[in-house]
Amino acid sequence: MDRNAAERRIAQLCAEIRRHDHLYYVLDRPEITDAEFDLLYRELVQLEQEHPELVTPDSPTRRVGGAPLDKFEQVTHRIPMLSLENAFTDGDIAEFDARVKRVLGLSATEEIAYVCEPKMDGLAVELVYENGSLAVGSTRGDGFVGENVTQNLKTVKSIPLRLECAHPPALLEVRGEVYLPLEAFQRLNVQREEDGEPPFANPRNAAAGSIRQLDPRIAARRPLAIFCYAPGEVRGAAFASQTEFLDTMRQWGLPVNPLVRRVTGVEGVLSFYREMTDRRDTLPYEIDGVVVKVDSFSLQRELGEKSRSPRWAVAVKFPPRQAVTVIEDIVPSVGRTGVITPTANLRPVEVSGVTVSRATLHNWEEMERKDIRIGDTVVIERAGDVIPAVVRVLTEKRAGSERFLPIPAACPECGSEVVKIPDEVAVRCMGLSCPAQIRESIIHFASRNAMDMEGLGEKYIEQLLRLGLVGNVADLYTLTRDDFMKFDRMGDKLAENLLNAIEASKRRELSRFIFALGIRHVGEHTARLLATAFGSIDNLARATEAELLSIREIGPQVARSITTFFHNEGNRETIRRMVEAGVEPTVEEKKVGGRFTGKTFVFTGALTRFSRSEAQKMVENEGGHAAGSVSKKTDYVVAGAEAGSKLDKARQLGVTVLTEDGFLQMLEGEQ
Ligand SMILES: NC(=O)c1ccc[n+]([C@@H]2O[C@H](COP(=O)([O-])OP(=O)(O)OC[C@H]3O[C@@H](n4cnc5c(N)ncnc54)[C@H](O)[C@@H]3O)[C@@H](O)[C@H]2O)c1
Ligand SMILES: [Zn+2]
Repeated sequence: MDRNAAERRIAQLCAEIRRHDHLYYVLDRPEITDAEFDLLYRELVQLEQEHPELVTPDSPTRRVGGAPLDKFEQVTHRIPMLSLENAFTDGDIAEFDARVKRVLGLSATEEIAYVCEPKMDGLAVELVYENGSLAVGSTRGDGFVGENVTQNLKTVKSIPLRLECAHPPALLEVRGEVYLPLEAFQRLNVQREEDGEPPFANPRNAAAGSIRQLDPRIAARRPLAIFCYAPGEVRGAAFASQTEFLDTMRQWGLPVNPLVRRVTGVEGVLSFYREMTDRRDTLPYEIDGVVVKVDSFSLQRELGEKSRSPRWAVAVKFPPRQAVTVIEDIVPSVGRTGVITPTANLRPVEVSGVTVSRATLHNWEEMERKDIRIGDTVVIERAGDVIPAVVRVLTEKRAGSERFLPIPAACPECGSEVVKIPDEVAVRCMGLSCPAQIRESIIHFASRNAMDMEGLGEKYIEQLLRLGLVGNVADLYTLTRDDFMKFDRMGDKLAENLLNAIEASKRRELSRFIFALGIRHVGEHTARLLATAFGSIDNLARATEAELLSIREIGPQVARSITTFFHNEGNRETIRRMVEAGVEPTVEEKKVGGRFTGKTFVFTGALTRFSRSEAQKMVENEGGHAAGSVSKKTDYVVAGAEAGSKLDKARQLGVTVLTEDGFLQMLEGEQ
């Protein structure tokens, strides 16, 4: 490319990249995927390398992130928070290693010790501890100045307000990544769709959008988590290496990713990278690569920094989980609050090992923005086990027969009027007796996180509706054995089990019952707050908006939704009938804001400090839950001696593993 052409292309790329940086960092609303962004960025880096005289000081390749939002107070970082240089191939990793050795004057045969860490896809923040107490928490911002988000960071349960350390350093600045676990991300988007709000593009945007809210109640409602990975300025303590630093952070009660590993040389890095590539899909959070850091801090200092990134670290990115396929059809489906969501049926395609045949199109606004039509060839992307999304349409593949699916004039299930509510992106069926809404609300009521009627899933609920045996959730409690025996292929034993499951649900915790009712804007977390605050369904039903608003995390929209729900005569009647049928939610006597609220523990191996039932009590007293088996939902595994498969499973899933002492420390810790 000649100089003039290069100059024009560089200017074009700079403008385009700046626009995407703004959408991504400042508005948390990217329009293209990271992979597409990285392509633009790499092209710019390449051109600037070929034409160094054309590099401007304000080029995006010389800068970090985006300007802080001025709705927040600003925080100047004592030491700038830089970005990382990216690597994409094995060759890039070898090149990085060779460069490190060259700068340090080492021979090619000498090996460097590196620390490899999963690259969390979240938001970089800095926590400042003064004499052991959390004083300030901020975002990275443009690297020099970030936003003061202390109030929001304090709602992240795993961030200790005090370090667990007898003699804390005068100053500890620690950097880490705030992230939203995948399951919470998925639930949040489902909720947002039901509430008529635009979904988040990925867990990173969800985490960033939650932390950068003026109202800390919003962050508090989202189960954000953090892994710490780097020091800022430290006074009164010293670390010789990244390994020592991370070990100390763990001891002081700061979460550190248990998958972090110290390795030797390029070979060690490559094998960690391959392992993470394989495990990526089983982790409960999204990672977009691996960060490789020179372990020794003195070597780090020797290597130094460039304007945008340190010379002693590199981010090795994973290939995007994308594939190209065809949208065979787009079907509108009705959710339990009446929201109609367009879903794409895809020609099945494999995306890094998983066959995908459906993608969510979220809502009509999104569909129009991306101009998605039936028959289109599209790029889809999958994150973790979240429902894949359509990234973009390959318009050059259009034949002319593709067609747009308009907003249905009537509900596809009940024919009622469909309304687009102003200020909402959602389209809703307004039918009061819409069978789809009834079906979805019963499925929700019986589901595992709600009343947990084991075995009573979608299939059976559809049959119950088809046979006219239920019309709403209260009817579930009037079902008899004969009713179930009307099903195709139903045996005595199965009918018995289903009846038992329904019976058992009569004694669920109040919070589950409240969540099961499907009140708009009331998710599991809010349901727990309400259960603790009101203690019975009667009290909750009588609560005024003012009383509801006096609960710290409840805002006007949620309060109004609750009073509206209980003012509805039909809803009151349904609850009355359930109570008459013997539904008697139990009241949790969990400590309000207990240390382990919302956390799930699994105890395994031979315990010596306490019995299993004592452990369970301790967890429950602090608002946590003790489970029997390890899953993605497990937050901590407490392992005694000779712990076996559960411990292996925990390691595999990246669940934090504690010793008995570690657990007791956490229990007694001052956080
Ligand atoms: N889609 C878009 O429009 C768009 C726009 C701008 C940027 N981006 C994406 O953002 C990336 C650039 O963002 P960036 O400047 O945050 O750089 P980066 O994400 O490539 O790397 C730096 C960041 O990695 C994070 N990180 C996660 N785990 C870490 C660990 N263990 N140790 C150290 N750091 C860790 C930190 O937040 C750090 O700031 C690009 O790769 C691009 O994909 C996308
Ligand atoms: Zn309908």
